[in-house]
Amino acid sequence: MFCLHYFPKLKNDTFLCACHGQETNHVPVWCMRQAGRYLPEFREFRAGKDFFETCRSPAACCELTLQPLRRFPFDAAIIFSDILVIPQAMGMDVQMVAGKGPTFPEPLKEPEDLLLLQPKVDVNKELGYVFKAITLTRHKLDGKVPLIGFTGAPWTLMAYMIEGGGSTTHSKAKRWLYRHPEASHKLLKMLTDVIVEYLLGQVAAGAQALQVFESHAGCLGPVEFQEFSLPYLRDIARKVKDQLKESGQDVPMIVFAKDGHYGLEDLSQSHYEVVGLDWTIDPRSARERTGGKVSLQGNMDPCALYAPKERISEIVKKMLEGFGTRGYIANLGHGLYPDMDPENVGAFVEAVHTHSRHLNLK
Ligand SMILES: Cc1c2[nH]c(c1CCC(=O)O)Cc1[nH]c(c(CCC(=O)O)c1C)Cc1[nH]c(c(CCC(=O)O)c1C)Cc1[nH]c(c(C)c1CCC(=O)O)C2
Repeated sequence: MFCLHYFPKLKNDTFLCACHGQETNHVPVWCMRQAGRYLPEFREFRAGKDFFETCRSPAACCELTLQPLRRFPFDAAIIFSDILVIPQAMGMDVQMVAGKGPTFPEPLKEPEDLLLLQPKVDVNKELGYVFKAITLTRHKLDGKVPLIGFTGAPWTLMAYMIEGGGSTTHSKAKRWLYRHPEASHKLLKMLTDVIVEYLLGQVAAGAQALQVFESHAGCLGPVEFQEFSLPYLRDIARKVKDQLKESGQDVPMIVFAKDGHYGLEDLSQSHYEVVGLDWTIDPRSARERTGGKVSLQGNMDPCALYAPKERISEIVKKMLEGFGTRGYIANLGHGLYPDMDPENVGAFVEAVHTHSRHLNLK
């Protein structure tokens, strides 16, 4: 797949340099869920509109992606969309219910239900609206910062498709792993195939980096992670990279396995340039365990944003000292919550830029 678009020249490449472990003047920073309900302008724009309708409008996705960039000097943008557009593309109904979150009226119950899924998904037809949103946003960004595309990882999507929504135990989905391992692998493989095509489509449309969200890694133990998550995460990176290499493209990939610290060593050897971390890992030990093989991204506790600004600044300084300023992308350990104060988000971004510049001068 060749990139047929002529996009504006990139002016701030600190995020891409950090992905590749290259030196930068300051540590780049962005926040998961930076386009979200903590911003009054987001709430106003989204008011009265269906969530997935919004996802299907390239102009709306573009506007929501750009909103946080108008307020804060983030070093990357992430396209506004959702991981659950993939189950939709495979034929499942998914709704966003206010106060409840994503809901599947008819989740998968037994292995026979796999027959109800589209066996072969034409990503251009089913997810072309995401590609259009990416192309439009890349143009509208005007080279200010790079644009990140993303996907849910196979296990995380499988869990949603079986649970039918959020869950604390994920026991319905884990029941499949223990009771129907073959059907589980079949579903994970189907998802992997769609995800690879979907990510390649995002790059062709203009995405300059890709993040894979394994948000439900934490409910797996090391053994189940080895069997049902890691091989598919590896497959995705290898297949996407092999294809991109053929067309001479180099797009860094980030893997974020939330609460998956037991898999850190393996994740650092899974063909991803960057490993994302939640806040339950100490920066120094994350560096040691990944042995300098990858760049790291994360990992301030999102709740630290409830602290006064001076305290946020101290926490950021410690975090930067722990990770070091090279091969590091500052972020939170998970997404921003709707009740967070945009001013404190601004304080977080400023603290990363200021402290990292000072540390680089030492
Ligand atoms: C698990 C997951 C989902 N979606 C996503 C994940 C993986 C990351 C993670 O672990 O949080 C990924 C996602 N969802 C959204 C983005 C956009 C980009 C960004 O990070 O700014 C991204 C990267 C927008 C969104 N996706 C959603 C919102 C909020 C709802 C709204 O705008 O009305 C946003 C901004 C909805 C959503 N979508 C999902 C959930 C659990 C929710 C929250 C539901 C709720 O709290 O009511 C599924």
